[in-house]
Amino acid sequence: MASFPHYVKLNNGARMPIIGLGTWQAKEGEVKVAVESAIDCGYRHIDTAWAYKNEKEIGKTLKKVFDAGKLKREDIFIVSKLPNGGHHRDKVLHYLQQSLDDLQLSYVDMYLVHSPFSVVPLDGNEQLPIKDGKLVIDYEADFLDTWKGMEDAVDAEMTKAIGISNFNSEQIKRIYDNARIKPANLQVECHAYFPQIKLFQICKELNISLTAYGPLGNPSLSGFLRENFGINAELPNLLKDPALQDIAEKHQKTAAQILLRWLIQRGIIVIPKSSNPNRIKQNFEVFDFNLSEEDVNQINGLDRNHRLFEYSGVEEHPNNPFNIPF
Ligand SMILES: NC(=O)C1=CN([C@@H]2O[C@H](COP(=O)(O)OP(=O)(O)OC[C@H]3O[C@@H](n4cnc5c(N)ncnc54)[C@H](OP(=O)(O)O)[C@@H]3O)[C@@H](O)[C@H]2O)C=CC1
Ligand SMILES: O=C1CO[C@H](CO)[C@@H](O)[C@@H]1O
Repeated sequence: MASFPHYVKLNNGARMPIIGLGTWQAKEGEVKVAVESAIDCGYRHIDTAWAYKNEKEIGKTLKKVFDAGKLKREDIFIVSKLPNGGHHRDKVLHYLQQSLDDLQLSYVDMYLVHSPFSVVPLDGNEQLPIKDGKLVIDYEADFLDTWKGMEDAVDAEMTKAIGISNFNSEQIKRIYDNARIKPANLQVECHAYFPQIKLFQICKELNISLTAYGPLGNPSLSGFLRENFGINAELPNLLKDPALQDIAEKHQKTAAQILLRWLIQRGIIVIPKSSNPNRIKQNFEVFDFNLSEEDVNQINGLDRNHRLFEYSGVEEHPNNPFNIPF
């Protein structure tokens, strides 16, 4: 089998490992184990965010790994994200510095604007603050101003590259057309039920790499939405899709591995989250087999144009990215 690239080349010349460890919902105490296990089995990319409240634990773990001489800083690609309350030029360096302090790093490899939803946090913390049943929107913010702050962060050598997350095609173009430093990466929901064909095509034309979040369709999402937002969404379980089970059986792989392989074969970066060392290892074992054209076509056929992630209150936001198809 021909060797398969383990990275995607970015518009700043850097190589972004095509598989990273997702860390949203990784609980305190579990994050350390997850990061250590991931590094031991070959992951060289960690996805985190100011909002995930786990950067301190990741920082401690990385320091241990570096101090033990297992890896050097330049061997690993770290992604963090600007919180939704940070949508002003002068706030970007402030939040990035907090992430860097917590991560015990002098730079990250990629810093993303977490979403176009500018908000005014109520206690300084929430990503989506709700007051009187409504999202507390920061109407003063303009994401072009935020982007200038992102460019400042590159100039200050606090990040090697900058990108965006949860932006739609029109918002991406608005950034792109006005940017001094073009976005290097877009992170959006992407999996077999929501394959982002058109958005990915636009990204390719603009030389923006794409990272898939929720690449496994996050089987724990229904529970999260119910507990945190009272949203009763009966979400389909992608990992249990019978067509995937059949392909998995044929290759002696799991449905998760098939989903990840299908994405990376398209040239899409994946960041599956797991806190379980066996599943972390399993999710990385996707370089030793190939999906045939027939398999790929079958998985392409699962497209339901179904976004699984819902963001409470954002329908009212002037920058709601989800009110157009892509
Ligand atoms: N930019 C953004 O707005 C967003 C970014 N993200 C990023 O993307 C990452 C991935 O997305 P996420 O929402 O976590 O969803 P994923 O699709 O990665 O699914 C994670 C869930 O799948 C389970 N799981 C992991 N591996 C397997 C496996 N091999 N077999 C069965 N179950 C498995 C995990 O449980 P367990 O831990 O028990 O293994 C967890 O419940 C996030 O962690 C975060 O870093 C996510 C959402 C939004
Ligand atoms: O990265 C993220 C993980 O999912 C969360 C809940 O839907 C989001 O708030 C956040 O954007």
